[in-house]
Amino acid sequence: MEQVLTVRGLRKTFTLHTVDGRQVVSLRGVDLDVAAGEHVAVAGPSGAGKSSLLRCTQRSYVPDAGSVVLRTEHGPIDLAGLPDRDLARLRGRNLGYVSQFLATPPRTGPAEVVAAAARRRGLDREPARDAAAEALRGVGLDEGLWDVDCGVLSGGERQRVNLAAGTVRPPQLLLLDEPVSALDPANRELALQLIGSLRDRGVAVLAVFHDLDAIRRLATRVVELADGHIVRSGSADEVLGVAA
Ligand SMILES: Nc1ncnc2c1ncn2[C@@H]1O[C@H](COP(=O)(O)OP(=O)(O)OP(=O)(O)O)[C@@H](O)[C@H]1O
Repeated sequence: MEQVLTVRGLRKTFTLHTVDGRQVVSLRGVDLDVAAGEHVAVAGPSGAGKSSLLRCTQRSYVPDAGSVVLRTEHGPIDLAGLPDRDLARLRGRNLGYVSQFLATPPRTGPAEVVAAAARRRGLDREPARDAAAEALRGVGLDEGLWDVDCGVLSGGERQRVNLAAGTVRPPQLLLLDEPVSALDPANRELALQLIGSLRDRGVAVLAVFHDLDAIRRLATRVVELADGHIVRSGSADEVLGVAA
């Protein structure tokens, strides 16, 4: 299978300036490969470094050492040392990130947010609007809310807008950090189906889910992080145990 992401020797340490410059090591040399269509779940205890791995991959955290190579249509690009201008373009087109939280400009509605994501991924204005409508339907967001300021939406509604923006005209690699944590059962089901359908479209996914059922349903491979290291990698049964 064609590799999409190759992470080597990734390290991240935070310095807590408010606590006498104390150092917190979050990633201690992580190696990871993700292929097209592969859905890799990152498991492990609280504080193991799961979100840090996603954020260093998305480069919202700057790694201290190591490489994060994304294979793009223009060849391999190391995100770890990429200038911000190139990074912004790559984030728009090749790399999606869906967190628990939705950050939008003020007075912007879901249809506009999702259409803007589609435009960054290369669609013209009109097709982007159509793709946004399809994506918002896909996450079950009531049409009456499409032009309402995202700031007034509920947590679950925002999370669905976020997911629609992350998956519209899907990028090569999608990073998901707890993407269904605020959803009720029916909407969670829709969201899991949507994420699962990305496999057939060759989209690589690197995801953190706290819920084991989501991991079992979606992950083609699970990597377990502990204290900033990958300590196991395999199927969900191998890593989480058959009884989990
Ligand atoms: N912005 C930050 N500033 C300081 N320390 C941080 C920061 N982000 C993460 N850390 C520290 O790095 C370590 C790993 O955190 P991280 O959020 O990656 O863990 P996690 O496995 O995602 O945990 P959880 O499952 O609880 O979300 C923790 O000790 C955390 O306190």
